[in-house]
Amino acid sequence: MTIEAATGESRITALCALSQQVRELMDATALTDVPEDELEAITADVAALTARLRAVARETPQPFEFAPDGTLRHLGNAVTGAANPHALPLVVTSDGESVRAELSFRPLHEGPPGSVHGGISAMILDHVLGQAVVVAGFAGMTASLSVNYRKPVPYGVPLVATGAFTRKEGRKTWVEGRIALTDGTVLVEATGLFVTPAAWLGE
Ligand SMILES: CCCCCCCCCCCC(=O)SCCNC(=O)CCNC(=O)[C@H](O)C(C)(C)COP(=O)(O)OP(=O)(O)OC[C@H]1O[C@@H](n2cnc3c(N)ncnc32)[C@H](O)[C@@H]1OP(=O)(O)O
Repeated sequence: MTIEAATGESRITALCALSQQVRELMDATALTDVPEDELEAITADVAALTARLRAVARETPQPFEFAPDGTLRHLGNAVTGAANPHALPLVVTSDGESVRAELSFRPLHEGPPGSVHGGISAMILDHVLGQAVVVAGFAGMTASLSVNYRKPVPYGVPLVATGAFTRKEGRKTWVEGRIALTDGTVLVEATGLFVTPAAWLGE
């Protein structure tokens, strides 16, 4: 494959479609009950596909870049990246003051039996809070994230994650957020401190 063939929006669309198919493969793997000989055959097939993908590969995921419509995107992001099979992918929207994302976890995300792993919930809130920092007009790395688990988070259920700016002091920005049922019942709450590295400010 040439470098030219590895660029372009139609290729991005194809990469996102592959990523979605891989998510479905992961979901199916987590839930399958097919017999052992079938598992072995599928493992060989998947190994062959993995080798085909590695035939031409980078060392880092899809980068931050401007989409054709001028918006900034990060298709390789572990939470929001449509080209990253690890991502839900989460779609975060903003009204200019706070951020919001509708999401639904999957059995693949199980931690305690029947509910979502607490680290997965924290990862989602880390990202949502980070975007709340951006919407407030700032930027930073998570310095600390405090998570309060109020109720078990179910999978297969529509949920809403929200985040909003609370205060700023120098390079430090505090934000808060939550994951809730659609009726407003809070499942997980978080507060985060994001620090803008001095280097980002040219200091
Ligand atoms: C498509 C677009 C979407 C874009 C949307 C993208 C959203 C992405 C969201 C995901 C965010 C992540 O996961 S980020 C990845 C996880 N986080 C990281 O990897 C961060 C690793 N840590 C670091 O790089 C660093 O420690 C920093 C940047 C956090 C801070 O380093 P620094 O800048 O050198 O900090 P320093 O000068 O010492 O301190 C500055 C001030 O912050 C305070 N401070 C510093 N660290 C801490 C701390 N852990 N806890 C409390 N306070 C702290 C200090 O006391 C000080 O306060 P004072 O004395 O001034 O009062």
